[in-house]
Amino acid sequence: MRKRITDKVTWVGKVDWELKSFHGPEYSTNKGSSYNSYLIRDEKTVLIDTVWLPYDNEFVQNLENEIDLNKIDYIVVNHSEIDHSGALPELMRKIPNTPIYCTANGAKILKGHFHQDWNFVTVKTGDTLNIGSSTLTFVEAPMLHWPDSMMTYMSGENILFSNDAFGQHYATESLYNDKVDNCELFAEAIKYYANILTPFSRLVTKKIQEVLSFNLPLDMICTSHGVIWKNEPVQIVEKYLEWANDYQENQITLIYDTMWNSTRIMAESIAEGIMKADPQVTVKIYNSSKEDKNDIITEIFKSKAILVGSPTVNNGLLNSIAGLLEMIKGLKFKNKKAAAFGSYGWSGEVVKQINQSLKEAGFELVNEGIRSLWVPDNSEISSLIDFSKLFIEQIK
Ligand SMILES: Cc1cc2nc3c(=O)[nH]c(=O)nc-3n(C[C@H](O)[C@H](O)[C@H](O)COP(=O)(O)O)c2cc1C
Repeated sequence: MRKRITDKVTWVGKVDWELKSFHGPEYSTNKGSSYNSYLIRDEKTVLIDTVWLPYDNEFVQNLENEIDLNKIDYIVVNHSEIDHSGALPELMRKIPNTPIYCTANGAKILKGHFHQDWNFVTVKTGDTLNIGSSTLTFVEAPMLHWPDSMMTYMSGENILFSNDAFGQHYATESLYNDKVDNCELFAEAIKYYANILTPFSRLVTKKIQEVLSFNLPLDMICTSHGVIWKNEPVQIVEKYLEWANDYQENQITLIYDTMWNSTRIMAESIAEGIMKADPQVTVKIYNSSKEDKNDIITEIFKSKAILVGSPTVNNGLLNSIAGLLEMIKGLKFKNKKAAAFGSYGWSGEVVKQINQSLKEAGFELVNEGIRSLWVPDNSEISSLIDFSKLFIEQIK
């Protein structure tokens, strides 16, 4: 499949409707994804990125239908992760001497993945490649989200090939942001930011400010996953600046797991108390063993405060809560408040353990948390409601 973007640029990627998880089991892709690759035909012919390994043959065959591969003058690898570089070996088997433009880290990582000594041309921010009436300018974006990441700007067409930045795991035939359901699009875009880019927010802000300072005209952002931002492309840049600035909404999220429902009763009682104490706040409740973990992470990203609950089981946490706390730790959320809760039978050490994990993850604990022995009775339910009122005061 190929799609014309402009007279000079053609999309030659792969829409992956079947993809349901990414990075192994780490990221749920309920709406599939795409691996966007672009062919530029000016006086010189350039391929920007490739696709994921399982589609390497299909990709190269489609490319051969589009162009004599020997006419490709340069390949640009904006990011060496396998979902964008996986088809390189198959392609390089056919055109082994074609120069590959990438960052120095990109060359190292490509060698680390494929163990091939291809014709790498390493580039730095500001380096250019004249391809006829257009020029490609490279902008390194280290740790957004790998050490090798870069973006490529094409003058004349005013396109930023941003790779993973501004992308979404969102399979669509429509290709452009104004041709898809925008609720779905922004839900996938914020999920991508929350789950992949949160740890690098400071770098996101700096990099966007740097790119904006070049004052380049921008007609389109061609991402490596999901839609191309053609209608008001700057809207996603503005969203990124907002998200990178320790984004939060007036939301409190409760996440719990339970064996026999006591911790669920606690979660629901706390939620009820919060709504009574602050009717303006949005309250959401998730059972971490039943809900998509990446969707929960997205809700945490949107929250100003969270409450995490687990019963004590064999002196520890239920595993879905333990797993989620581990994910949260890596994401380094900033400026968020938290507390813990949980039912127990005898030793009840879980609340302390959740507190410790939340602290390590950078959350500000506003109190010691709350426990219920066995199933909460009416008096414990009123204590939980009082706890919620206090929580609302404490997070102000
Ligand atoms: C397999 C198992 C192990 C447990 N281990 C502990 C424990 O180490 N310490 C403790 O205080 N309670 C322990 N309990 C008791 C639970 O914490 C108690 O039943 C609690 O009310 C369960 O909350 P839930 O209904 O939210 O699952 C255990 C319960 C089960 C079923």
